[in-house]
Amino acid sequence: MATTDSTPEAALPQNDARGIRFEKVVKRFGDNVVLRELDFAVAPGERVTLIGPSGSGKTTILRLLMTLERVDDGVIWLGGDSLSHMERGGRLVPADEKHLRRLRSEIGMVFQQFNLFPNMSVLRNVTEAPVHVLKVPKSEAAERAGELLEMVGLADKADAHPSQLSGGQQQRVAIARALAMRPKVLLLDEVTSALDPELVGEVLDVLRQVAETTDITMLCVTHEMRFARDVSNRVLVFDKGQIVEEGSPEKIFTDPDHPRTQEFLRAVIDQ
Ligand SMILES: Nc1ncnc2c1ncn2[C@@H]1O[C@H](COP(=O)(O)OP(=O)(O)OP(=O)(O)O)[C@@H](O)[C@H]1O
Repeated sequence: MATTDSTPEAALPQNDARGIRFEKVVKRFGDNVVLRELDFAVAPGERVTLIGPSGSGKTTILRLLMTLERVDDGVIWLGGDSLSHMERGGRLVPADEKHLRRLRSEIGMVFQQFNLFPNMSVLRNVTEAPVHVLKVPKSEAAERAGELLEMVGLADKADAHPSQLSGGQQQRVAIARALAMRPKVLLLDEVTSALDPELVGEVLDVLRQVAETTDITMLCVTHEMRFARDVSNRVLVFDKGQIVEEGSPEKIFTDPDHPRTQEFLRAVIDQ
């Protein structure tokens, strides 16, 4: 499951990137068992798309990584750190809030609904967390935000407010905002679903650029097959809280083995 030396990822600096590993993860909501002893791993710098029918547990995986939900059983690893336990005095003890906050700070997330601060300028949306959470000096945060806005093609909108931007532009600001925290892992939850079809391409272009120019590990839940094809190097197909098939985007889209994958892809193409 790890990338091999022949993959493009091997050429990227790996020391800063973080892998992800789910080990026999169980998540229930009441009687509803959403994840059933789920095992999977994402190598540092890998870009993986999760696809599968509605309710198969994809968003729950991202929420568990953000520690917005806790596992009922099993362990989630971010690099060598567990989201459930930490070491103290040579013993494993339950993770405390400080441990989780540190791990959470390594993960950026972009949501379907942008979630920008409506009363702040685009520039402040991008600098707010670095200044107040990471305590980066304002001038340094503004300089970095300028570079990121340039990268997402919105340098000229720094003083605009979110309501003055298109959905695609708002989502590009949300990506710049997530990157401003220098995450080692970027989680993307249906980031193009709220966009008019003509605006999807500009967001995908930015994400492709992030994938090509950084070693950030990316985990993406999407119904947008172009993301899977253009940005990710591996696709995991979920059904009822388990992985039914995995492979390269090319393999999954042209020659899927599992009947549930074939069914899901037919349904998406018919939409
Ligand atoms: N906070 C919650 N409380 C109760 N049930 C929940 C909660 N969050 C998710 N679920 C249930 O868990 C299951 C998996 O949901 P999840 O959102 O992870 O699926 P998904 O694959 O991301 O679906 P979609 O593609 O529709 O977003 C669903 O049955 C959902 O109703």
